[in-house]
Amino acid sequence: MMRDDAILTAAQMQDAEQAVIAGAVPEYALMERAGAAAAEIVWRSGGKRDLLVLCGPGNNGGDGFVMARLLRERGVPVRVASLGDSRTDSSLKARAGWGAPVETLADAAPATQIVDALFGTGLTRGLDAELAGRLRQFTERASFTYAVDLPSGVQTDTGELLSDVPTMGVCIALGAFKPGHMLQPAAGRWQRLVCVDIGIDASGAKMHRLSAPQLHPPGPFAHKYSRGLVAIVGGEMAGAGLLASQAAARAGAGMVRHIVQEAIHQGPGAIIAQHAADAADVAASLKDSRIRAVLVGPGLGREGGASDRLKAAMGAGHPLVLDADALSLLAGEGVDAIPPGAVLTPHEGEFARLFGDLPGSKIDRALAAAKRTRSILIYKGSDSIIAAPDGRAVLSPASSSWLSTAGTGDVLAGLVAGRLAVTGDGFQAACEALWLHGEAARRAGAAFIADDLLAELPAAIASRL
Ligand SMILES: NC(=O)C1=CN([C@@H]2O[C@H](COP(=O)(O)OP(=O)(O)OC[C@H]3O[C@@H](n4cnc5c(N)ncnc54)[C@H](O)[C@@H]3O)[C@@H](O)[C@H]2O)[C@@H](O)CC1
Ligand SMILES: [K+]
Repeated sequence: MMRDDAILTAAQMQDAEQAVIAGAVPEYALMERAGAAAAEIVWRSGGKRDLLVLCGPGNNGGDGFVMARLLRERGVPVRVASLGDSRTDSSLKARAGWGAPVETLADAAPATQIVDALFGTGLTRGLDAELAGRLRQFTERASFTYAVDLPSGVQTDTGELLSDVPTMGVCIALGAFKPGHMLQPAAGRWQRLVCVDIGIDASGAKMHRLSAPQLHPPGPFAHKYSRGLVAIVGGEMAGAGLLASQAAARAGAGMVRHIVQEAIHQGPGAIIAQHAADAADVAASLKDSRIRAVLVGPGLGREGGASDRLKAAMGAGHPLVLDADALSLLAGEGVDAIPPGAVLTPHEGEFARLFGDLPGSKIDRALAAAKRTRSILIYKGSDSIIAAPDGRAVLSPASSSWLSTAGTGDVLAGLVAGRLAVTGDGFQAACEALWLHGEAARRAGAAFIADDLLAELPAAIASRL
C-alpha cells in the first residue's frame, strides 16, 4: 500500500510529530511546512480573492497564522480573526510572524474566502453554539472555504460531529489522513479532500486509505482451473447467487459453479449450475481440490436446510467468503463457528447481530471483530472498512450512494470470491474487490441496478491492468 495513503490517529500523529522533532526539526518548523502547504492550496484555488483566516488557540490556529502571513506576502488581502489568545509556543510564534491586527470572531466581517483553522486534532469537545453558528455564517457567505487538517467540530479518530459542522470546499489533511477523514458522518463534510506532505514519516502506519489495485491479466499458459475455480453455494433465491457468480467470473475466476437448490438453469451459459438438493449434495459438490474459494450467503435463505448447507460449505476446508444470510445464520449460532481465515462481509445490521455492541470507533469495532473471529472483515457502509486480525485496516473513501440498492452486496461478495480464487490472499482480495465495486459504481453513474455493475466490471478491471 502506498505510504501517502497512510491514516494516523491523533495519538499516532503526535508520535510521528515527536519523532520528527527528535530528529532535530523544531515543532515550529513543522508548523511552517503545514502552513506553507495549506497556503499553496488556497493560492491555487482562490488566488488574490479576499481571505479571512479563523484561528483557534492551539497549533491548528498556528497553522492559520502562518498561512495568513504567507498569503499576504503573495498579495492576497488577508484578515485574521481569532478566538482569543494563542496558547502554544509554536502558535505564539506564528502569531508574532503575522504581526498585524487580529480581529475578534464576533466583529469580523465576512470574506470571499474562509480558512477554518480553529481546531484540528486537539479538539476535545464540540464548539459552543455561538462559535459553531459564527463559523457556519462565515462559511455560507464565502465562495471558497478551506478546513485546515479537519473541519472544526470533527472528532479526529471517530469521524463524529461533536457540534454543527458546515460543509467545506476543501479539507487539507496535514501530514497524513486521520480516521475522521474517512469515517461518516464527517467524511461527507467537504467537496474535496487533499493530504499535504509535511515530512512526517507514516511508513509504519497500519491503517491506509483504499487505493487502486495493480491487477494482472491471465498468464500465457493460464487455463480455467489454473485461474481459480469458485463455488457459490446458493439456496432459496437463485438471483442473488447468480449476481455473485457473474461477479466472481468477471473478477478473474477461471470457472464459477453455482450450486443451486432447484434444478433450474438460469443466467448466462458461462456460469455452471450444479444441482445440490441437500447439505450432503453440497458437501459432495465441494469435494474438488481445484476449488480456490467458496462463497456462501447470497440467496442462501435462512429456512429449511439453509443452516445445513452453510455448515457443509464451512466444513469443506476451502478458502471461504461468508455474506448475507450466512452471517445472519451465524449470528444465531455464534461466531465461534466461523472457520479462521474466512472473509466476512457484514453490513451494519449484520455486524451488530454477529458481534453485539462493541465499543469504540467503526475502525475499533472492525478490528476487534476481525481479531475475535481471526477473519478478514469487510464492514460495509458508505465508509467501508477492511480489517485483519493482525491490526491492519483499509478505509474506503465514500463511494456512490447509488450502491444502496438490492443486489450490490451480492456483487461485492462475488468479487471477493473471484479475487480470492485469483490471489489466494483474503485481505488483498477484499481490497481489490472493494475498489472494483466502487469503481464499477462510479462508472455506472446514476440510478443503476446491481446488474449494471457487472457490465461495468470489465472496464474497471481494464483500467488497473
Ligand atoms: N501533529 C503534527 O504533526 C502537527 C500539527 N499541526 C497542527 O496542530 C494541530 C493540533 O494542535 P493542538 O494539539 O494544539 O490542538 P488544536 O489546535 O486542534 O486545539 C487545541 C486547543 O483548543 C482547545 N479546545 C479543544 N476543543 C475546544 C472547543 N470545542 N472549544 C474551545 N476550545 C477547545 C484545547 O483546550 C487546546 O487549547 C493539528 O490539527 C495541526 O493543524 C501542525 O502545526 C504541524 C504538525
Ligand atoms: K480546522
